[in-house]
Amino acid sequence: MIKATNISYKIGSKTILKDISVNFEPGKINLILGPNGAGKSTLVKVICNQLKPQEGTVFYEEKNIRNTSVAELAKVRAVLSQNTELAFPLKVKEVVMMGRYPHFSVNPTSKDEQAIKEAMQFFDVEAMADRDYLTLSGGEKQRVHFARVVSQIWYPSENGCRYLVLDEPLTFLDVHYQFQFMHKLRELLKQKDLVIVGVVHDLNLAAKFADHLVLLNHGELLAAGSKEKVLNAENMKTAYRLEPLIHQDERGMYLFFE
Ligand SMILES: Nc1ncnc2c1ncn2[C@@H]1O[C@H](COP(=O)(O)OP(=O)(O)OP(=O)(O)O)[C@@H](O)[C@H]1O
Repeated sequence: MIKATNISYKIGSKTILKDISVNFEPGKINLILGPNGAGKSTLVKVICNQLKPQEGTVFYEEKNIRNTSVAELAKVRAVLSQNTELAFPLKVKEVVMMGRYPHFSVNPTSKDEQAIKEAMQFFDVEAMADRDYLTLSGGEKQRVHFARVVSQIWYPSENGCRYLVLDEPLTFLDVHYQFQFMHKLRELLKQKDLVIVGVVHDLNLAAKFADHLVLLNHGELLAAGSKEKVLNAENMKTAYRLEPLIHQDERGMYLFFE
């Protein structure tokens, strides 16, 4: 489990996150929502130990991540950041192998080779393994990065959970691959030690797939919990300044905005 308690983050006199406490449990799709500038990416960076909050603590299980080395953390925690563009003419399989860098020192082992092969199969990019990454479409590149980050935590860790943190993973994906990706996350969750946290903008995808939602607004926690609790008319109006029509039937919940 990731447990963040009383997180406050400031840049100069500007408060970016204010007293945020959230829990992200294994076995669930945990999604962070909120309007542009709400602080979602900043919270993601804090829970990944890429930014140090002025106040508050982040625990992975019982361990304060401040007391975990970068190398140790990289073995169990993979992050898909918003800006993953690479400028080098690498083969797809070389990009995916970057995910294994925390696990070997000079040359990849057969275990690393196996991990990237299986991760490429999982995200349907194995056929592109020898292609120049730079020639791929935006959506294809994104799937290669999924294979890269998931290969990083492909094998269970010796102690504790594995953590997959995804900042806007659905960018560049068409509706087919958006749904496919969310179903793949579900499949990954069969591994009970996996904690998944993602940032998304699509409220209907969140309503369909999320088990736990966190809604930020102006750096504050507006709501956290089930989709019924978070995606209600009042919260939507506060966060997005739009009045939704919320429809619920046996297939799920839908939000329409005008
Ligand atoms: N280094 C920085 N210097 C100044 N302001 C910053 C810095 N980093 C973030 N901010 C500001 O903090 C606020 C939150 O940014 P953040 O990227 O976390 O938002 P977000 O919710 O991820 O937004 P988006 O949906 O647009 O990606 C924004 O107003 C942003 O301009």
